[in-house]
Amino acid sequence: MTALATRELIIDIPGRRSGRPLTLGLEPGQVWGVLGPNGVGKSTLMHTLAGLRPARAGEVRVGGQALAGVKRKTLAQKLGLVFQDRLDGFPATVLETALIGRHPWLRPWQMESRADRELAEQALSALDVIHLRDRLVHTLSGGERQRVAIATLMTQSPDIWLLDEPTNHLDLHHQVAAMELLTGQASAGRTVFMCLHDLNLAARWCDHLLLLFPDGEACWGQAENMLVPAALEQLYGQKLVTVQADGAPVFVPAR
Ligand SMILES: Nc1ncnc2c1ncn2[C@@H]1O[C@H](COP(=O)(O)OP(=O)(O)OP(=O)(O)O)[C@@H](O)[C@H]1O
Repeated sequence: MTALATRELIIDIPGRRSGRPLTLGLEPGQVWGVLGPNGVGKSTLMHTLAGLRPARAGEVRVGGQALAGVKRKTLAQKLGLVFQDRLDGFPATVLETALIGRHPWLRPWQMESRADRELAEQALSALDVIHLRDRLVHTLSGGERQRVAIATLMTQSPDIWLLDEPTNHLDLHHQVAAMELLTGQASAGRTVFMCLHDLNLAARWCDHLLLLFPDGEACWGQAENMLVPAALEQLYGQKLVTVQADGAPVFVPAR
């Protein structure tokens, strides 16, 4: 069954009169990348899909059910979101933070079990932050915090993974590790939908792309059909040089 679907969705961008209605079907096993310039509405779309912001028009459906009718706890079992910005001001350790991912699965006042802790520890190991488990999150570096946020989503273990710039702050090795982890999750049947600023990570790891243009236009489909240099140049207002390397197109900004 389609994991997440939108029907004639128009996101609510302040000051923008309208936009191309989005009718998308995100299937289990797919890895979607959302590309577009600053301010085009990528985060707004993520928040709308997660039910955190109302749409201006249209509908979002999760597992065939209208998002508006899904209870918050049920929704948090099905869908998780890594935000672009987090305050992380709450004095919690890395392990405590990852364990927040188990909250949708617990009854009120129920303590996390040993199995919950094991899930959190496995996720922290997968994101290479297990050695930081007892550190306060707000003392971590930006990249370490980003990896903890992805580990928290992994601990939550929803079927639908929404990630707003998951490679933010990550060094090259951890960018690749994060993309491998996300595509691995998709191979295991999850649906991954993420905003990316790095065209080359998208070209390498995403099988579907959604391009959001500044005038409200949009196009989407299989990645190979979307990675058209002229369309990408229009998307970013930037001339590109395209080369093939290691089996994927590589886009370099022209000077
Ligand atoms: N609360 C708000 N009040 C007013 N304008 C807002 C608000 N939230 C978002 N916007 C505006 O909506 C537009 C879309 O913002 P959004 O954060 O979705 O863009 P984005 O594509 O994720 O950008 P970036 O690549 O910079 O992260 C921007 O012009 C932004 O200024």
